[in-house]
Amino acid sequence: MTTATLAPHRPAIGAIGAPAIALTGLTKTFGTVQAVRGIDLHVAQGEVLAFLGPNGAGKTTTIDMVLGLAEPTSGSAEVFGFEPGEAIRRGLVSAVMQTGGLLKDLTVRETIAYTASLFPSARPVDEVLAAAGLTDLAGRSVGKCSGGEQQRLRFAMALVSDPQLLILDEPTTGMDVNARHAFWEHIRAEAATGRTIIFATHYLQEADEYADRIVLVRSGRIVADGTPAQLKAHGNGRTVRATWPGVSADDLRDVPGIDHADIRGDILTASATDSDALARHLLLHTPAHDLEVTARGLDEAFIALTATETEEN
Ligand SMILES: Nc1ncnc2c1ncn2[C@@H]1O[C@H](COP(=O)(O)OP(=O)(O)OP(=O)(O)O)[C@@H](O)[C@H]1O
Repeated sequence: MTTATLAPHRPAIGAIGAPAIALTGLTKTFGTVQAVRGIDLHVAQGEVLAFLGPNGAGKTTTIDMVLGLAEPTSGSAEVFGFEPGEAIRRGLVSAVMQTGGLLKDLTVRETIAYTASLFPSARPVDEVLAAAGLTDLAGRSVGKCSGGEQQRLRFAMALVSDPQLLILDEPTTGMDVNARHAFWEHIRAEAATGRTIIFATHYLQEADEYADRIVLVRSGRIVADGTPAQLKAHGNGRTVRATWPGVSADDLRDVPGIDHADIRGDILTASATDSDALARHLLLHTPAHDLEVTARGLDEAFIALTATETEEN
């Protein structure tokens, strides 16, 4: 899917040619924790972008700065050429966060109607309910909705203002496979109208299936940025797993062919393009034993790109 086919009838907005999001040298420090360490990122209008990374990578902190909920320590965040607070005041951005924001005694319909009353040109309530797959649940009180249904309600609330940019922070956390699939069908329909969509996720599969572009973050930095196919190319090769009593990063310095390595106790997990050379070396020249060699897939690409051995903490 290309940006051009995604944005058939949404005129560009904001400053002429402004990207939906422009992050420049963005950093955020909490005390001694450097949550975001210098992110430069341009997201074009109409793109569907997955922000992917392990726990604590800095996804939520970055999103908070895009939404104006947190001030950068240094660098800048612009949304359609405006500072984030201004973009939100103009109704250009909505977010679906993981928790909060719901009144349990209201019904689903009342929640959407109330949200709509806050905006001068809100989408019709019934249209929004349908867009989030909530028509049949309209009369149910929010407190009786399941976690997945409440998440769909947050999604519906975000659609009320007809935002140009929709940001979803781990939107399907806690949903089962069917609920997740149904939820993505609704998001996909919104993307097809040309909305720019950014979602944070832990699930590479989800990013692969629904994003045009994946930005992979680790320890507050972007470590990969490309189409799902480009990212998956990092999964080429094999993973060699071995038991090596007392192995440390120093022991790996002279081992040939390791692209990335992870050490947990006595278990070494290494990705290698030439796994035969690596396996031969491990068996002949080190105490490693119990070798397993497996082909790498999507998850391994993720692990390889977010491996900790090159961490500069
Ligand atoms: N308010 C805060 N005060 C102190 N440290 C914080 C604060 N918010 C985030 N952090 C730290 O900053 C780092 C990045 O956190 P962040 O929530 O942005 O990561 P994430 O990629 O969204 O993680 P997850 O996938 O687990 O939600 C973590 O080490 C976290 O503990």
